Amino acid sequence: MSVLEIRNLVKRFDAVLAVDDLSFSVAAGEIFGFLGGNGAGKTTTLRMVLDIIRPTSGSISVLGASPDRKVAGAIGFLPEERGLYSGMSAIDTIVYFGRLKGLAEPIARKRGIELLERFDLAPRAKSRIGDMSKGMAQKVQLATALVNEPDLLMLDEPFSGLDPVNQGLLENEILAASRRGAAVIFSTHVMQHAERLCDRLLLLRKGRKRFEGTIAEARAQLPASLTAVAKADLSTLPGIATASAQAAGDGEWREWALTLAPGVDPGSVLEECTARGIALRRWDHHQASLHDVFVRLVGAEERQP
Ligand SMILES: Nc1ncnc2c1ncn2[C@@H]1O[C@H](COP(=O)(O)OP(=O)(O)OP(=O)(O)O)[C@@H](O)[C@H]1O
Repeated sequence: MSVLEIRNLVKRFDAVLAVDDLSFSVAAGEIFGFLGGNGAGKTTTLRMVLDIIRPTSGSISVLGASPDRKVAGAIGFLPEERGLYSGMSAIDTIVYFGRLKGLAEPIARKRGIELLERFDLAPRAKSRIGDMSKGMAQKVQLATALVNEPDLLMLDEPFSGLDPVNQGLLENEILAASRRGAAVIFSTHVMQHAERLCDRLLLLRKGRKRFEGTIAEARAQLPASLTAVAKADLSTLPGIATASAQAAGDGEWREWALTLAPGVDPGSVLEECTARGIALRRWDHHQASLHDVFVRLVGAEERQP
Protein backbone atom coordinates (compact mmCIF):
# COMPACT_ATOMS: atom_id res chain seq x y z
CA MET A 1 0.00 0.00 0.00
CA SER A 2 1.25 3.47 -0.85
CA VAL A 3 1.61 5.67 2.20
CA LEU A 4 2.70 8.65 0.12
CA GLU A 5 1.51 9.20 -3.43
CA ILE A 6 2.63 12.22 -5.43
CA ARG A 7 1.20 12.85 -8.90
CA ASN A 8 2.33 15.46 -11.43
CA LEU A 9 3.39 17.84 -8.68
CA VAL A 10 4.42 21.34 -9.74
CA LYS A 11 5.61 24.23 -7.56
CA ARG A 12 6.47 27.56 -9.06
CA PHE A 13 7.92 30.49 -7.09
CA ASP A 14 7.57 33.41 -9.54
CA ALA A 15 10.34 32.76 -12.08
CA VAL A 16 11.65 29.60 -10.36
CA LEU A 17 10.11 26.24 -11.27
CA ALA A 18 11.18 24.47 -8.05
CA VAL A 19 9.26 21.21 -8.67
CA ASP A 20 8.47 20.23 -12.23
CA ASP A 21 5.85 17.54 -12.91
CA LEU A 22 7.10 15.16 -10.23
CA SER A 23 5.42 11.79 -9.58
CA PHE A 24 6.43 9.02 -7.18
CA SER A 25 5.06 6.92 -4.39
CA VAL A 26 6.47 5.38 -1.22
CA ALA A 27 5.02 2.16 0.21
CA ALA A 28 4.60 1.06 3.82
CA GLY A 29 7.88 -0.36 5.14
CA GLU A 30 9.89 1.12 2.29
CA ILE A 31 13.03 3.24 2.74
CA PHE A 32 13.11 5.79 -0.06
CA GLY A 33 16.10 8.02 -0.82
CA PHE A 34 15.12 11.46 -2.12
CA LEU A 35 18.34 12.71 -3.64
CA GLY A 36 19.36 15.71 -5.67
CA GLY A 37 21.81 18.59 -5.81
CA ASN A 38 21.44 21.87 -3.96
CA GLY A 39 18.26 23.61 -5.01
CA ALA A 40 16.85 20.52 -6.77
CA GLY A 41 13.47 20.87 -5.03
CA LYS A 42 13.66 18.27 -2.25
CA THR A 43 12.74 20.51 0.69
CA THR A 44 10.03 22.23 -1.35
CA THR A 45 8.46 18.82 -2.08
CA LEU A 46 8.59 17.73 1.56
CA ARG A 47 7.05 21.05 2.66
CA MET A 48 4.15 20.46 0.28
CA VAL A 49 3.60 16.99 1.79
CA LEU A 50 3.45 18.71 5.20
CA ASP A 51 0.95 21.27 3.87
CA ILE A 52 3.33 24.10 4.84
CA ILE A 53 3.21 25.33 1.25
CA ARG A 54 0.63 24.59 -1.43
CA PRO A 55 1.38 23.05 -4.83
CA THR A 56 0.91 25.10 -7.98
CA SER A 57 -0.69 21.98 -9.46
CA GLY A 58 -0.69 18.21 -9.06
CA SER A 59 -1.78 16.05 -6.17
CA ILE A 60 -0.38 14.62 -2.93
CA SER A 61 -2.00 11.90 -0.92
CA VAL A 62 -0.86 10.69 2.51
CA LEU A 63 -2.59 7.49 3.64
CA GLY A 64 -5.23 8.14 1.00
CA ALA A 65 -6.02 11.70 2.18
CA SER A 66 -4.92 15.20 1.15
CA PRO A 67 -2.28 16.75 3.40
CA ASP A 68 -3.99 18.63 6.22
CA ARG A 69 -3.96 18.77 10.00
CA LYS A 70 -5.69 15.39 10.28
CA VAL A 71 -2.94 13.46 8.47
CA ALA A 72 -0.23 15.52 10.24
CA GLY A 73 -0.61 13.18 13.23
CA ALA A 74 0.56 10.27 11.08
CA ILE A 75 3.70 12.08 9.88
CA GLY A 76 7.07 12.53 11.57
CA PHE A 77 9.36 15.19 10.13
CA LEU A 78 12.94 16.25 10.73
CA PRO A 79 13.44 19.60 8.99
CA GLU A 80 16.68 20.60 7.30
CA GLU A 81 16.92 23.74 9.42
CA ARG A 82 17.18 22.37 12.93
CA GLY A 83 15.68 24.50 15.61
CA LEU A 84 13.94 23.87 18.90
CA TYR A 85 13.01 26.22 21.70
CA SER A 86 16.32 26.62 23.52
CA GLY A 87 14.76 27.28 26.95
CA MET A 88 12.77 24.03 27.03
CA SER A 89 14.14 20.76 28.40
CA ALA A 90 14.74 17.74 26.14
CA ILE A 91 11.90 15.69 27.61
CA ASP A 92 9.40 18.60 27.63
CA THR A 93 10.25 19.30 23.98
CA ILE A 94 9.47 15.73 22.96
CA VAL A 95 6.26 15.69 25.02
CA TYR A 96 5.22 19.01 23.46
CA PHE A 97 5.61 17.61 19.93
CA GLY A 98 3.84 14.39 20.96
CA ARG A 99 0.88 16.44 22.24
CA LEU A 100 0.83 18.42 18.96
CA LYS A 101 0.55 15.08 17.14
CA GLY A 102 -2.45 14.13 19.28
CA LEU A 103 -0.81 11.88 21.89
CA ALA A 104 -1.99 11.87 25.50
CA GLU A 105 0.60 13.43 27.83
CA PRO A 106 1.56 10.19 29.72
CA ILE A 107 2.11 8.29 26.44
CA ALA A 108 4.17 11.13 24.96
CA ARG A 109 6.29 11.24 28.15
CA LYS A 110 6.78 7.44 28.25
CA ARG A 111 7.86 7.38 24.60
CA GLY A 112 10.04 10.44 25.11
CA ILE A 113 11.93 8.72 27.93
CA GLU A 114 12.32 5.56 25.83
CA LEU A 115 13.67 7.58 22.90
CA LEU A 116 16.13 9.50 25.08
CA GLU A 117 17.37 6.17 26.49
CA ARG A 118 17.84 4.76 22.97
CA PHE A 119 19.71 7.92 21.98
CA ASP A 120 22.04 7.79 25.00
CA LEU A 121 20.50 11.02 26.28
CA ALA A 122 18.57 9.79 29.34
CA PRO A 123 20.88 11.64 31.80
CA ARG A 124 20.22 14.85 29.83
CA ALA A 125 16.40 14.54 29.81
CA LYS A 126 16.01 17.67 31.94
CA SER A 127 18.81 19.67 30.28
CA ARG A 128 17.76 22.78 28.40
CA ILE A 129 18.13 22.41 24.63
CA GLY A 130 20.27 25.55 24.69
CA ASP A 131 22.77 23.82 27.00
CA MET A 132 23.18 20.79 24.73
CA SER A 133 25.67 20.24 21.94
CA LYS A 134 24.45 20.59 18.33
CA GLY A 135 24.43 16.82 17.80
CA MET A 136 22.55 16.18 21.06
CA ALA A 137 19.92 18.78 20.17
CA GLN A 138 19.61 17.14 16.77
CA LYS A 139 18.92 13.77 18.40
CA VAL A 140 16.21 15.42 20.50
CA GLN A 141 14.73 16.80 17.29
CA LEU A 142 14.86 13.33 15.75
CA ALA A 143 12.98 12.08 18.82
CA THR A 144 10.26 14.70 18.16
CA ALA A 145 9.84 13.18 14.68
CA LEU A 146 9.55 9.65 16.09
CA VAL A 147 7.43 10.21 19.21
CA ASN A 148 4.11 9.63 17.41
CA GLU A 149 5.40 6.39 15.77
CA PRO A 150 4.57 7.90 12.37
CA ASP A 151 3.30 5.98 9.34
CA LEU A 152 5.28 8.40 7.18
CA LEU A 153 8.71 9.46 8.45
CA MET A 154 10.34 12.25 6.45
CA LEU A 155 13.91 13.24 7.26
CA ASP A 156 15.53 16.18 5.47
CA GLU A 157 19.34 15.81 5.54
CA PRO A 158 19.18 13.85 8.82
CA PHE A 159 22.84 12.78 8.85
CA SER A 160 24.43 16.22 8.58
CA GLY A 161 25.96 17.37 11.86
CA LEU A 162 26.05 13.89 13.44
CA ASP A 163 29.29 12.11 14.37
CA PRO A 164 29.86 8.59 12.93
CA VAL A 165 28.47 6.85 16.04
CA ASN A 166 25.29 8.91 15.95
CA GLN A 167 25.04 8.43 12.17
CA GLY A 168 24.99 4.68 12.88
CA LEU A 169 22.33 5.21 15.54
CA LEU A 170 20.23 7.15 13.04
CA GLU A 171 20.64 4.42 10.41
CA ASN A 172 19.32 1.92 12.98
CA GLU A 173 16.33 4.14 13.75
CA ILE A 174 15.51 4.38 10.04
CA LEU A 175 15.70 0.58 9.71
CA ALA A 176 13.59 0.11 12.86
CA ALA A 177 10.91 2.51 11.58
CA SER A 178 10.75 0.62 8.30
CA ARG A 179 10.49 -2.75 10.11
CA ARG A 180 7.61 -1.31 12.12
CA GLY A 181 5.89 -0.64 8.76
CA ALA A 182 6.55 3.08 8.36
CA ALA A 183 7.29 4.53 4.94
CA VAL A 184 10.59 6.40 5.35
CA ILE A 185 11.73 9.12 2.96
CA PHE A 186 15.03 10.88 3.53
CA SER A 187 17.25 13.26 1.66
CA THR A 188 21.03 13.20 1.87
CA HIS A 189 24.09 14.39 0.00
CA VAL A 190 26.14 11.48 1.32
CA MET A 191 25.65 8.64 -1.11
CA GLN A 192 27.03 5.96 1.23
CA HIS A 193 24.02 6.37 3.52
CA ALA A 194 21.67 6.04 0.59
CA GLU A 195 23.61 3.02 -0.70
CA ARG A 196 23.33 1.26 2.65
CA LEU A 197 19.72 2.06 3.47
CA CYS A 198 17.51 2.66 0.45
CA ASP A 199 15.15 0.13 -1.04
CA ARG A 200 14.54 2.63 -3.83
CA LEU A 201 15.73 6.11 -4.61
CA LEU A 202 14.82 9.06 -6.75
CA LEU A 203 17.30 11.48 -8.27
CA LEU A 204 15.98 14.98 -8.74
CA ARG A 205 17.59 17.61 -10.95
CA LYS A 206 16.16 21.13 -11.18
CA GLY A 207 12.79 19.90 -9.94
CA ARG A 208 12.56 17.05 -12.48
CA LYS A 209 12.94 13.35 -11.90
CA ARG A 210 16.14 12.03 -13.52
CA PHE A 211 15.95 8.50 -12.14
CA GLU A 212 13.76 6.33 -9.93
CA GLY A 213 14.55 2.73 -9.02
CA THR A 214 16.65 0.43 -6.85
CA ILE A 215 20.33 0.93 -6.02
CA ALA A 216 21.22 -1.86 -8.48
CA GLU A 217 19.16 -0.21 -11.21
CA ALA A 218 20.86 3.11 -10.44
CA ARG A 219 24.32 1.56 -10.77
CA ALA A 220 23.31 -0.06 -14.04
CA GLN A 221 22.77 3.45 -15.45
CA LEU A 222 26.53 3.67 -15.95
CA PRO A 223 28.48 1.14 -17.99
CA ALA A 224 30.55 -1.34 -16.01
CA SER A 225 34.33 -1.31 -16.46
CA LEU A 226 36.87 -4.11 -16.30
CA THR A 227 40.59 -4.50 -15.84
CA ALA A 228 42.04 -7.70 -17.30
CA VAL A 229 45.53 -8.99 -18.03
CA ALA A 230 45.74 -11.16 -21.15
CA LYS A 231 47.94 -11.88 -24.14
CA ALA A 232 44.98 -11.87 -26.51
CA ASP A 233 43.38 -8.76 -28.02
CA LEU A 234 40.34 -8.19 -25.77
CA SER A 235 39.08 -5.16 -27.71
CA THR A 236 37.35 -7.42 -30.26
CA LEU A 237 35.19 -9.24 -27.71
CA PRO A 238 31.43 -8.65 -28.05
CA GLY A 239 29.99 -6.03 -25.70
CA ILE A 240 33.18 -3.93 -25.38
CA ALA A 241 32.58 -0.18 -25.84
CA THR A 242 36.12 1.12 -25.29
CA ALA A 243 39.44 -0.67 -24.81
CA SER A 244 42.99 0.41 -24.13
CA ALA A 245 46.02 -1.71 -23.30
CA GLN A 246 49.45 -1.24 -21.83
CA ALA A 247 52.34 -3.63 -21.40
CA ALA A 248 52.02 -5.67 -18.21
CA GLY A 249 55.82 -5.74 -17.97
CA ASP A 250 56.06 -9.41 -18.70
CA GLY A 251 56.46 -10.75 -22.26
CA GLU A 252 53.30 -10.46 -24.32
CA TRP A 253 50.96 -9.93 -21.39
CA ARG A 254 48.99 -6.68 -21.55
CA GLU A 255 46.78 -4.97 -19.03
CA TRP A 256 43.47 -4.02 -20.60
CA ALA A 257 41.14 -1.26 -19.39
CA LEU A 258 37.73 -2.06 -20.83
CA THR A 259 34.39 -0.26 -20.72
CA LEU A 260 31.33 -2.32 -21.49
CA ALA A 261 28.46 -1.20 -23.71
CA PRO A 262 25.33 -0.17 -21.73
CA GLY A 263 23.48 -3.16 -20.30
CA VAL A 264 26.30 -5.67 -20.98
CA ASP A 265 26.92 -8.02 -18.07
CA PRO A 266 30.64 -8.44 -17.19
CA GLY A 267 29.94 -12.16 -16.60
CA SER A 268 29.04 -12.63 -20.28
CA VAL A 269 32.40 -11.14 -21.32
CA LEU A 270 34.22 -13.54 -19.00
CA GLU A 271 32.23 -16.47 -20.45
CA GLU A 272 33.22 -15.39 -23.96
CA CYS A 273 36.90 -15.37 -22.93
CA THR A 274 36.50 -18.92 -21.60
CA ALA A 275 34.66 -20.04 -24.78
CA ARG A 276 37.49 -18.64 -26.92
CA GLY A 277 40.18 -20.22 -24.74
CA ILE A 278 41.65 -16.83 -23.82
CA ALA A 279 44.05 -17.10 -20.89
CA LEU A 280 43.55 -14.40 -18.24
CA ARG A 281 45.93 -13.52 -15.46
CA ARG A 282 43.71 -10.96 -13.79
CA TRP A 283 40.05 -10.05 -14.02
CA ASP A 284 38.59 -7.17 -11.99
CA HIS A 285 35.10 -5.86 -12.41
CA HIS A 286 34.42 -2.28 -11.24
CA GLN A 287 30.83 -1.42 -10.52
CA ALA A 288 29.76 2.22 -10.70
CA SER A 289 29.08 3.68 -7.26
CA LEU A 290 25.97 5.67 -6.47
CA HIS A 291 28.26 8.69 -6.19
CA ASP A 292 29.32 8.18 -9.85
CA VAL A 293 25.69 7.82 -10.91
CA PHE A 294 24.72 10.95 -8.98
CA VAL A 295 27.49 13.02 -10.56
CA ARG A 296 26.62 11.73 -14.04
CA LEU A 297 22.84 12.18 -13.80
CA VAL A 298 22.51 15.17 -11.52
CA GLY A 299 25.63 17.13 -12.32
CA ALA A 300 29.20 17.61 -11.25
CA GLU A 301 28.37 20.81 -9.35
CA GLU A 302 27.27 18.64 -6.45
CA ARG A 303 29.92 17.97 -3.78
CA GLN A 304 29.74 15.73 -0.76
CA PRO A 305 30.03 17.70 2.49
N1 LIG B 1 9.90 30.34 -0.51
C1 LIG B 1 10.59 30.38 -1.65
N2 LIG B 1 10.55 31.44 -2.46
C2 LIG B 1 11.23 31.47 -3.63
N3 LIG B 1 12.01 30.45 -4.07
C3 LIG B 1 12.09 29.36 -3.31
C4 LIG B 1 11.41 29.26 -2.05
N4 LIG B 1 11.68 28.03 -1.52
C5 LIG B 1 12.52 27.42 -2.38
N5 LIG B 1 12.76 28.21 -3.45
C6 LIG B 1 13.59 27.87 -4.63
O1 LIG B 1 13.18 26.58 -5.09
C7 LIG B 1 14.30 25.84 -5.53
C8 LIG B 1 14.34 24.49 -4.79
O2 LIG B 1 14.73 24.72 -3.44
P1 LIG B 1 14.74 23.56 -2.34
O3 LIG B 1 15.03 24.20 -1.03
O4 LIG B 1 13.49 22.77 -2.46
O5 LIG B 1 15.96 22.67 -2.82
P2 LIG B 1 16.68 21.43 -2.10
O6 LIG B 1 16.68 20.32 -3.09
O7 LIG B 1 16.04 21.16 -0.79
O8 LIG B 1 18.16 21.99 -1.93
P3 LIG B 1 19.30 21.74 -0.79
O9 LIG B 1 19.90 20.39 -1.04
O10 LIG B 1 20.27 22.85 -1.10
O11 LIG B 1 18.64 21.88 0.54
C9 LIG B 1 15.52 26.72 -5.31
O12 LIG B 1 15.81 27.38 -6.53
C10 LIG B 1 15.05 27.71 -4.27
O13 LIG B 1 15.73 28.95 -4.36
